[in-house]
Amino acid sequence: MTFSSELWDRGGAPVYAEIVRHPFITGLTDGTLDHDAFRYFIVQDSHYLRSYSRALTLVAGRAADEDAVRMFALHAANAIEVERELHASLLGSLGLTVADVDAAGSGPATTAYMSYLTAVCATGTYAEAVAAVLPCYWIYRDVGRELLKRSSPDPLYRQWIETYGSDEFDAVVESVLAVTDQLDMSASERERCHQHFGTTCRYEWMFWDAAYTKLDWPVG
Ligand SMILES: Cc1ncc(C[n+]2csc(CCO)c2C)c(N)n1
Repeated sequence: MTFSSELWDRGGAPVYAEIVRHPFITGLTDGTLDHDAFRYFIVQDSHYLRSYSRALTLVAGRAADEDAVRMFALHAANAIEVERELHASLLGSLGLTVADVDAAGSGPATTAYMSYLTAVCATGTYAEAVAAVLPCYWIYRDVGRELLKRSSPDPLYRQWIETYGSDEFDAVVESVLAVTDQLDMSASERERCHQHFGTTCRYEWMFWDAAYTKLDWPVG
């Protein structure tokens, strides 16, 4: 069994099953998701991508070979491009500007997820960092593909779905899975990889749930 399948079976599959039946996700395709929840999601995702791209540069800097350095560095740059292009277009359609994103600040789930990723990528081993960033790619690819099958009556939601359900994005994810399956690590490191993978999978669920409930800081 490959390492990535082991990760998925233990920490990914149970969370993924909950994600695809979450009302934020089902609402994207049956048209019941209100634009306010999607607005919250895109604003928070703009904060997330700023932090995620930095986390990927930390992974790139410690990668085992040049191909992996190049791949993670490219993805770090692409994460910024995604923010600029997809988000600029979606934010515009939702009547928001970058100033609104800055003014909103990052919410509790976003802050927790970004902090965890940054900590693991800065202080964990290379394998631990790869395990921590992997759910972001993998879950979005699988959710994208699933939603593409279901489609959406809302053109805004379709634009988002088509980005992650695309063949280009599938190739990106496959290259990260190939790197994951070649990781060399000790038994204790392997266990920590499982923990990080399971934790960031749960943060992916929490990110959608926070948008659905419009989670805010309890005080301040
Ligand atoms: C909360 C959240 N999780 C995952 C992604 C998807 N994603 C963001 S950057 C990147 C890799 C480099 O392009 C991927 C797959 C997202 N947008 N927001």
